[in-house]
Amino acid sequence: MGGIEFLKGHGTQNDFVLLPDASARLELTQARVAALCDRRRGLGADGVLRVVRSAALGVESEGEWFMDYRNADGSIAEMCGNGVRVFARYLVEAGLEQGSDFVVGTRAGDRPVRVHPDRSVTVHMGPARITGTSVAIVGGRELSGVAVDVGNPHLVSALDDDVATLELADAPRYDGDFFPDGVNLEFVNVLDAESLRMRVYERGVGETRACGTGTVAAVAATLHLAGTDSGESTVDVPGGRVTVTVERGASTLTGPAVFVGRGELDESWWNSL
Ligand SMILES: N[C@@H](CCC[C@H](N)C(=O)O)C(=O)O
Repeated sequence: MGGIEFLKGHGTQNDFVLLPDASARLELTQARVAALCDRRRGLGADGVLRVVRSAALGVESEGEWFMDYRNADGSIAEMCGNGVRVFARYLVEAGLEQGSDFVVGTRAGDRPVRVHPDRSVTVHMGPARITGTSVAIVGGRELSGVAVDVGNPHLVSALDDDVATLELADAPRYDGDFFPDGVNLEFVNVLDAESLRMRVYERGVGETRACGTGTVAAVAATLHLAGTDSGESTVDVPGGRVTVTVERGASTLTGPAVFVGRGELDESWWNSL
């Protein structure tokens, strides 16, 4: 039985299937991604990270390797902050990058990364741009929020009541005119000037235990609400803790990258999809 190599990993429990595919040979359809990410009929994950050479996709990037990210429903997204940490650690451990500092290509642009000796990873996430205000409707409640573009779209609502009590089983609603391509929704408690607590409802996935771009958006939005555009904060999410810095035109995200295992997909299953 020949198979297709995969690895399973996570960043603060935002979990991914990695598919090494240097020469872009895999036909990664929406149906295959959705099946892989399904927690009953597949491996289960919040998203897929295809590891492909930038040149093989004809992408212009300073990075030799491109993170081809897909959401669990098979949709394509521009960027994944937790995924890029796992991706970077994979490149180092697979011997595909020699040093600890290099660049990863993404649909949101190049992202410089540093893989630390303790295997945590810092990612330069680019600018976190405040793009306006909008509302999310959660369980009939209208929550105003700050819209932030971190390469992908976010709406951050800062709440006085504990985000742990929010009912996120049903998809929250949002303004489709403001976010024609959908949006990731973050719900935040500001604990103090340097720490936040967050839950997230991701576009193309549902509630996840962490979202890296979402934590950057959350810090940028809460700084904005406090009347500034620079600062550093820890963000506690259900899956763990990350550290975010934001300044004008730049941001960083630091957090863990964990591997769980590896194996081979059954080729007949793959071909049946
Ligand atoms: N979990 C990711 C974000 C993944 C993409 C997102 N769902 C979207 O559609 O924009 C992260 O860690 O940033």
